Amino acid sequence: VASDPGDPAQVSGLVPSGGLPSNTLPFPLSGLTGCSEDGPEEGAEGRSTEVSLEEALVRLAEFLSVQLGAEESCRNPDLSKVSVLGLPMAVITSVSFAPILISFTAERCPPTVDGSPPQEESPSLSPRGEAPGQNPPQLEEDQRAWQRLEQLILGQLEELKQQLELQEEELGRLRLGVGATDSEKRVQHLTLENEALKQSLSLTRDLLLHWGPGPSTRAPQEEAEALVELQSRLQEAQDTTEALQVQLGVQEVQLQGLRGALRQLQQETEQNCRRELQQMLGQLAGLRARMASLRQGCGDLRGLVSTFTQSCQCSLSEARGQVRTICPLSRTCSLGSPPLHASGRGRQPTDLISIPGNIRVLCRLRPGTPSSLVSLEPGPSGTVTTCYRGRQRRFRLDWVFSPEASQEEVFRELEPAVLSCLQGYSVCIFTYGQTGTGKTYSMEGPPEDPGIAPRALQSLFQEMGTEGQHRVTLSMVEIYNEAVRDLLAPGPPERLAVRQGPAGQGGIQVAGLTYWDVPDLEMLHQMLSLGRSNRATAATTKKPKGPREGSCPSTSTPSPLVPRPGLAPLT
Ligand SMILES: Nc1ncnc2c1ncn2[C@@H]1O[C@H](COP(=O)(O)OP(=O)(O)OP(=O)(O)O)[C@@H](O)[C@H]1O
Repeated sequence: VASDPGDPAQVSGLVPSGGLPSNTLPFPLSGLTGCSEDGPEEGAEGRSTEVSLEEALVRLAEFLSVQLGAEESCRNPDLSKVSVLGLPMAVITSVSFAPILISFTAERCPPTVDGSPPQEESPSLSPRGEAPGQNPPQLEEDQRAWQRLEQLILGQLEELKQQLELQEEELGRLRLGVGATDSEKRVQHLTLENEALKQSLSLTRDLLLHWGPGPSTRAPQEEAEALVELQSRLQEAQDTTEALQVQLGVQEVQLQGLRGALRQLQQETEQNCRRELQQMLGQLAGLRARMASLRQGCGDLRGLVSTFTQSCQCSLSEARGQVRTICPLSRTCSLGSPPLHASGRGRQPTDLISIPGNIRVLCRLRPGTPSSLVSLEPGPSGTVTTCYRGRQRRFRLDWVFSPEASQEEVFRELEPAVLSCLQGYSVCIFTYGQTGTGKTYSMEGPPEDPGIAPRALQSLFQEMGTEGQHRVTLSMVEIYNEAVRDLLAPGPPERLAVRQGPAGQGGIQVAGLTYWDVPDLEMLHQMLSLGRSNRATAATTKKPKGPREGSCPSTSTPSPLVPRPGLAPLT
């Protein structure tokens, strides 16, 4: 079969610039290429197909490309750049294609002068394709070529062994364990490499079988020896290949084991993660329930605090009411105040002074007042209801006495305030009401049933005792027709001016008012009687009387206790 050097698409990557010799291949290529019908055939059916060497190589490249899935590389068979499944093809080319190329390039003849290939003198790569007229030197050259081919194949088998050893080392490293994902990728990579090596090995073996020496034209003795040697080498190569295949099988088993270990590791890791996740979810649910319980407890606690606060306020109000019932004058004193005496002594003046707006209003009806006009609810925080011209008005006061209340009962409620002056407080007690309602009766009273003022003086002197730690001064004024008159003045009563005192010295001052030192209670009563006699309403025709012998005005200037206009009794 003649070669087809005119088809550059078929041989451009393989044929040297000078073209290839027209070699023939006497063995059938159908088993190798699977496409023997594509090439030109001659002879009867069933004979071995003779194909040009170039075309055989091209078909071989096509076959390999088809087998390895690289169609484009087959059409342009630059074998050094063929790739299989994205992997480098260096291993395959070094095993299967390199011997063919080297064999051709080594044995091709130089081109003739006219560029045509020297067909009759070109060496043949196939001893079996030798024509009957071939000369011995050409056979020797063929033998040498085959020997080099075998050496190359054996060398590449050694390389294959080295590759397998490298893979074993890689597997060893994988067994030591790296990350599951990296190991798995590496296993896949090695699996693909093993597949490629298998294919390369199979191709090499096929090449060795098909390209092996055919019927020798040498001497039978030499031919037999060469054949034996070649068969021995071939057997050795097959043994090596089988050993490598066994190793590959072992490695595959190991790979399977590693994959199983990886899967088991992944499953265990996944199960552990799921178990931990379940535990965390359980803990989270517990925490949520705990938080809900705490929130509910917090709400309950707030309700309890609110209820307790309201209960405390109710209890406090009730206690204050009870304190008012027991101690009317200290209705707003603190619960921690000392107990009060029945007579009022022992009460703390601060309890009264600390009362905000410490003005207390007490009421006693004159006996005989018609109930149709005024009705009472006596007691602390009692009420007085008036009815005038069909209109009722209700007043709540600090204390309401019934008309039958005695002078003693009234003074008992006022005594703490009176005694508070011994602590340095200013106290003023006055009565207010219509004419004939009992103001004078309540404040002074008859001698057999004295009112507030005599009882207050008596209580004060009794409280002071005889230790001389206190000083009592007396002044007495009358406000009549909007004029302030000094009832105890040594001379005729003069109209006095009422002024606002300096800051820090009390409230209102009565300039020129006479103050008398009163050593005892008896003198005090005599002075009061004198002042009473000087009142305009009572002694308009009388001459003002001076103080009796033994008493003297202390000073015309205010004493340290003055100005305290509220101290002067106003009746
Ligand atoms: N609680 C009382 N118990 C008995 N008698 C009383 C009582 N209150 C007032 N009286 C009598 O009523 C009369 C008038 O009282 P009183 O003079 O004190 O009134 P007054 O308000 O001072 O009058 P005025 O403003 O005119 O001075 C007196 O005779 C007094 O004895």
